Amino acid sequence: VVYKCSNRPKQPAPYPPGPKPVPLLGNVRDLTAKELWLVAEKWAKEYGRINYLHVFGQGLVFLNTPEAVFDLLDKRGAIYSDKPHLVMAGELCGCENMVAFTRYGDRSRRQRRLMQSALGQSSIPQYHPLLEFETRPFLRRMLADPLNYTDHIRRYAGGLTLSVVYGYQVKSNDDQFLGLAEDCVNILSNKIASGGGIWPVDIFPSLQHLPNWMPGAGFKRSAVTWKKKMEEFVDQPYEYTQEEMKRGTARPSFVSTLLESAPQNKDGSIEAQHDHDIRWTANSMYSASIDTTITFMSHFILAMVQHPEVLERAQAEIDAVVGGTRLPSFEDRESLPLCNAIFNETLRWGAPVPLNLPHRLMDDDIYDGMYIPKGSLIFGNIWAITRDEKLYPEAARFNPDRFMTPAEDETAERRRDPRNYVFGFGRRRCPGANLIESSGWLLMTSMIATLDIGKFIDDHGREEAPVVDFNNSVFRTPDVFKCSLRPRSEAALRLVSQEDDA
Ligand code: HEM
Repeated sequence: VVYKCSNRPKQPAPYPPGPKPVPLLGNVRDLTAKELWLVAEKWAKEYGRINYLHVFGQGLVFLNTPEAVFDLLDKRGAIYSDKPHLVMAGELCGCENMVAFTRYGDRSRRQRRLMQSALGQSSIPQYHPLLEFETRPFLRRMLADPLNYTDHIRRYAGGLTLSVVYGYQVKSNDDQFLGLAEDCVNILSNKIASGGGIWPVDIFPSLQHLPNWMPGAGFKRSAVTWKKKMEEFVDQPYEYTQEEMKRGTARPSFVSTLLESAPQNKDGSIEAQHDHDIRWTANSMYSASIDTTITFMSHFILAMVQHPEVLERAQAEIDAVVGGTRLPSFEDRESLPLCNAIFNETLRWGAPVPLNLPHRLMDDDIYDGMYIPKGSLIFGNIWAITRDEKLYPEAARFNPDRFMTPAEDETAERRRDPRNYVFGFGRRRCPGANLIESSGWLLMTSMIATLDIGKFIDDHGREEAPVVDFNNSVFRTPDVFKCSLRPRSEAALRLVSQEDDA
């Protein structure tokens, strides 16, 4: 399919194939807010490894194979790492300084350096004691109130980053900062960034000058409310740490460590660029950690509910290593191949961010004889890759055994490792991958070690299969489903109830 692009003198090669657009509107009717990844997977099957669509002339490119994402987003990262300038999300809603929205350049590089210092592989072991300390209370909350499992995961993940990033301790599930994060992440992923985050005002920027009261300017009124909320979300935890530092009661954290060494103005305030970088980077780590962890852990629980035989084998594996007298720890990891395979398979099967976050192409490019115009939004189609039957036979099935035998060689190992896809690509790859590798693994194995995870049982003793649906536009988070979480044994209950020394 070749489309004419009005202001370009000559198109050097055909566009990648894709569903046929209608004049002017383009493919607007092909896009859906609910599970767009399923539609994108169909395009991949029908049109091949790269697809091109446009919405009012804004190019959208879907990369559907490991080769395409590695070749472009990794190897040509110098031009594939930008983020779109979004009038609605960025300017009107005030998200332009969040890491996931930051344009590629000095600021994004500074932000990523800061995150690397907090979340790089070598920094993670310092959090191990905190992760281990938080596990038992997490299991206790799960047992006490299984139907609210997402609240407990939110509290764990949010509490962890609030502690690491701001030195703040969460005391209850209704903590003010957790509530703020929940509201804001929901606004971000289901309202602002729904459907790729492109609003009519992004295509026709002059719409931003409509007076707020005019019909059709509803988006501006929403943006005012959302921006205010986003600012509270960014400023309040940051100001908490600053206050604690003034009082001399701050716990060491990402923010306090950086503020201590940041250059100051004559009046003692923090130099503006540093203040801005620390404030926004801190918020980005906090906000990005919650829904991703909830999504990952929900898929794990769902997989266990649907596959009791896998849970049973994993429990036997842990019992043989740990002996039921303590919780698993990071030192056990090498000895738990099935648990490690379950971790890998949960990442693959769950595909928490199925269409990645869009990157923006900074220059015209030609790939495999196809023309990809500058300014296109590039979606790494993680979903299509993790459901590729050649790479993962019976891809829809949760089957950790696929990771129990070694791959043919290093290249095959790299191609099948879901970590190379589910955390995104190149210079924007998820900076939280190392943290989840530890926190997610420990939560998962501790649950396997101590809990029977199964179908919900009603008052008449009948089992209810979980109802699975997905209604978030960015994260593939299963809607809350019913399940049963019970202690495996008296010994397991004692293990979970045991108080740690503070
Ligand atoms: C299972 C858990 C997680 C998954 C599957 C996941 C996945 C992703 C993906 C797909 C991206 C987009 C990458 C790209 O644009 O190519 C991303 C970005 C990001 N993630 Fe994660 N993530 C997870 C957990 C976390 C955690 C725990 C944190 C923080 C502690 C975090 C912080 C971020 C940030 C700040 C970005 C934006 C990076 C940038 O644009 O430069 N993520 N993540």
